[in-house]
Amino acid sequence: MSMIARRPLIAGNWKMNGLKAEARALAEAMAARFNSVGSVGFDMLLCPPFPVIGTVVGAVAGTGIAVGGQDCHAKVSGAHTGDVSAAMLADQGCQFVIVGHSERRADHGESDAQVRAKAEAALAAGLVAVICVGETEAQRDAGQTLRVVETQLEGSLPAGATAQTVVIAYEPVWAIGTGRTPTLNDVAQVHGAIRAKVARVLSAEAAAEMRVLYGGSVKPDNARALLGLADVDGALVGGASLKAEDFWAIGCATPGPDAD
Ligand SMILES: O=C[C@H](O)COP(=O)(O)O
Repeated sequence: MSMIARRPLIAGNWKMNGLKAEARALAEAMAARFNSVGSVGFDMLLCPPFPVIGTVVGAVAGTGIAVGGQDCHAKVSGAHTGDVSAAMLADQGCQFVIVGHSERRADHGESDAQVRAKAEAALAAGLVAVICVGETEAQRDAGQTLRVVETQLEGSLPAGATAQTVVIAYEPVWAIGTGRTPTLNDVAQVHGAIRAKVARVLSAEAAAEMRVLYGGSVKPDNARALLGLADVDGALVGGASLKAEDFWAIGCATPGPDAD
């Protein structure tokens, strides 16, 4: 057994999917699975679209399943039409928020500095920030993966972040929703580099304890191999998190408490 036990986190990013009835049904299906077993060896997080957060919080109440937002604004309140603050998410019962997802970086031009400001807002509101990093296919082909990911981390991690307040998600952009994944060696190399970078930017202690998730085409049939890697502490799941059976199977693929 490893010296530092990082409890796996299986996070579902529903993206822009889920009307109220679907959201309730999916959340209730996950809650029923949690209630049907005595305990599980992983933490589960559901990140639904803003309008159904209340529905999902209600459906999973008392199960231990956590709920998170998919983004937040850097400010607490004010004239920011269409935006949602971290404090509002916390007020709705969220414990987490994803920041810097590549779809936000691409669709909304979010910079590392903005991602850091959002992460700082999350921490100030008492939320855990799930900070996403990852290279595009062109960057990967150019051999820039580690440099890109390290630069994003350096620019996005809030000063004073700890393993209790921040989770990192490594999501190669080209693996998202494509059915393609990096080799296990590549995932292991990037996760190792992320942990080393966190040690340099924050501290060795934070790096040893911080959860680093892998995201990008995680499915029940590849989850066991990915989640079995030493520096992979869970998954950020998109498409497969919309199917209760698949998402549960991914959770059940996490290594047991005695695994290395
Ligand atoms: O946040 C989740 C990721 O973007 C992964 O999405 P995916 O599992 O559909 O590839």
